[in-house]
Amino acid sequence: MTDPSVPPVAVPAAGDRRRAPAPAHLRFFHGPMDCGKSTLALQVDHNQSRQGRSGLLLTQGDRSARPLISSRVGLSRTAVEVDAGSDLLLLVRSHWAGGRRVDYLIVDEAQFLTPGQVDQLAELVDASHVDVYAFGLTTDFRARLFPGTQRLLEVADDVQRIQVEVLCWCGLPGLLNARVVDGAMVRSGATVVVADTAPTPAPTDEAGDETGAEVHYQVLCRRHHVLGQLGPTAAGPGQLALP
Ligand SMILES: Nc1ncnc2c1ncn2[C@@H]1O[C@H](COP(=O)(O)OP(=O)(O)O)[C@@H](O)[C@H]1O
Ligand SMILES: Cc1cn([C@H]2C[C@H](O)[C@@H](COP(=O)(O)O)O2)c(=O)[nH]c1=O
Repeated sequence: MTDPSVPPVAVPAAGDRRRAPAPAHLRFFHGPMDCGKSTLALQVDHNQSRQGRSGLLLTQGDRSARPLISSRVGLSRTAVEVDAGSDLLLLVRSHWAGGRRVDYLIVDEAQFLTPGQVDQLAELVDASHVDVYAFGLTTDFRARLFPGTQRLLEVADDVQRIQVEVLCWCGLPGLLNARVVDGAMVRSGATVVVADTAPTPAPTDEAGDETGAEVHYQVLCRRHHVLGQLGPTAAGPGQLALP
């Protein structure tokens, strides 16, 4: 019977003179919304799989509301939807138990991982030589690190800020995400609210009456995030008392 704790490609025992597997890495790519994280995730997957490697794609709360990694460039791929309760070691081992190779993991929306799940990714790298490529937001709408991001910054072998600049309305590079609720920037609320950068119609009931607020995000430079200014004419809550 297959032991699910052992990857199907055996790791040479100590003293075995055959070439040891190349060391695996935990790589973390981060940035604000709309900087191309999901696009890069799909490009990495494409390049890895083209070399005959077998990957597993994970996501959590993709904007599409489907188990997908979807990029605004138009690409998308089916992924396994995980949540805070998912055991990532078990998930990969169940693939091995089913005879499927997992040479690498692509993890999108990695900011939503718990610190414990990030440690599981590190264990897969170190103990099982699985390469992990994680992609996520640097900071939340309050400009604070997400817990998953913080843990990735702490333990990843390689950390890269994505170089594609997202521009604030003023033309400066934008690194911070503002949450906009019914047209106004907010600074309190749940950490996780899945939404896009493009404004969408507010949710309505069958009669067409609004049942909730319209929520989207806007990338701003630090100055305009601090001031709460969403544009040259939109007032934003610039008058809000800052914490
Ligand atoms: N029509 C387009 N043509 C070229 N690039 C586009 C187009 N639409 C979106 N993009 C690029 O896609 C980026 C967003 O990519 P995406 O992977 O969805 O970002 P993220 O996952 O970081 O939110 C934008 O910053 C822009 O560079
Ligand atoms: C800033 C911030 C974002 N989110 C959500 C909004 C989106 O659903 C995702 C990020 O998607 P992207 O691929 O990077 O565009 O995260 C959130 O839940 N909380 C926040 O503070």
